[in-house]
Amino acid sequence: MLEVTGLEVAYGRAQVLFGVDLAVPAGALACVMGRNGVGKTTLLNAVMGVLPTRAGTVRFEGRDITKMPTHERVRLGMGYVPQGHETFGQLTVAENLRVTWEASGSKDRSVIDEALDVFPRLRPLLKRRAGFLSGGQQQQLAIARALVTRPRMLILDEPTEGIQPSIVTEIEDVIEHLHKERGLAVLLVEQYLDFAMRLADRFTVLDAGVVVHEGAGAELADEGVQRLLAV
Ligand SMILES: Nc1ncnc2c1ncn2[C@@H]1O[C@H](COP(=O)(O)OP(=O)(O)OP(=O)(O)O)[C@@H](O)[C@H]1O
Repeated sequence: MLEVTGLEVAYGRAQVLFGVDLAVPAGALACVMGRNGVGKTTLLNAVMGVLPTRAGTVRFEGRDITKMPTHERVRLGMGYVPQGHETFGQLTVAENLRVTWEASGSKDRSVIDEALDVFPRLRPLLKRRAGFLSGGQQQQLAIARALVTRPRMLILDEPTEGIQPSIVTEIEDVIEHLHKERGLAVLLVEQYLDFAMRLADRFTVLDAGVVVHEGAGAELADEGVQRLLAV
């Protein structure tokens, strides 16, 4: 479904990704792992077209999208939840969802209700400004917002980072539900090894912008792989 080949990305003269290959088959959950600063966020931003690539290709469902702007990738079915649970802080929860729905060009308003069905805890908060929500609630809103565009693939950058433990479990359960029950393909950057071990079909370990290991989810239990991830 998603195929990244030979990806090179740089910030000015500082190259960060070097020939990265990554594949996420339809319906799979793939996890990108690695220590801080190895290039995980850069990889997701390049996959979504937030950052330009210096070389390499990104294909989605067979189509070359390497030069496609981000909003068109979203319309193709790629939903992105960037790092840091960003929402429109001055807008209410309802407005956050509506603005995304309007921007998606969808005529079907029921997608907003469907997204709220996934996160029922957001319903009583619909009139609250997003900036006043807790970190966990903002992350739930950020994921709900991505769902409003009815993605076939969800791309999440450390969705449980800095979030209170009670909501971490809820967010993990939602990702599991979207993947297993709804069949969404998922590309996830995740630091929590046990969550990745429980859910990932496959994983890719980055180190200094290079893929140093990839394999089936079960291999994440290997000591050798865990050593690559230790700080
Ligand atoms: N806007 C930027 N300009 C210049 N360098 C950047 C920029 N963003 C990131 N970098 C550098 O690129 C490298 C990779 O950063 P990136 O955020 O992709 O790593 P990461 O693996 O996601 O790290 P973390 O787990 O801390 O989020 C780092 O050395 C970082 O300092």
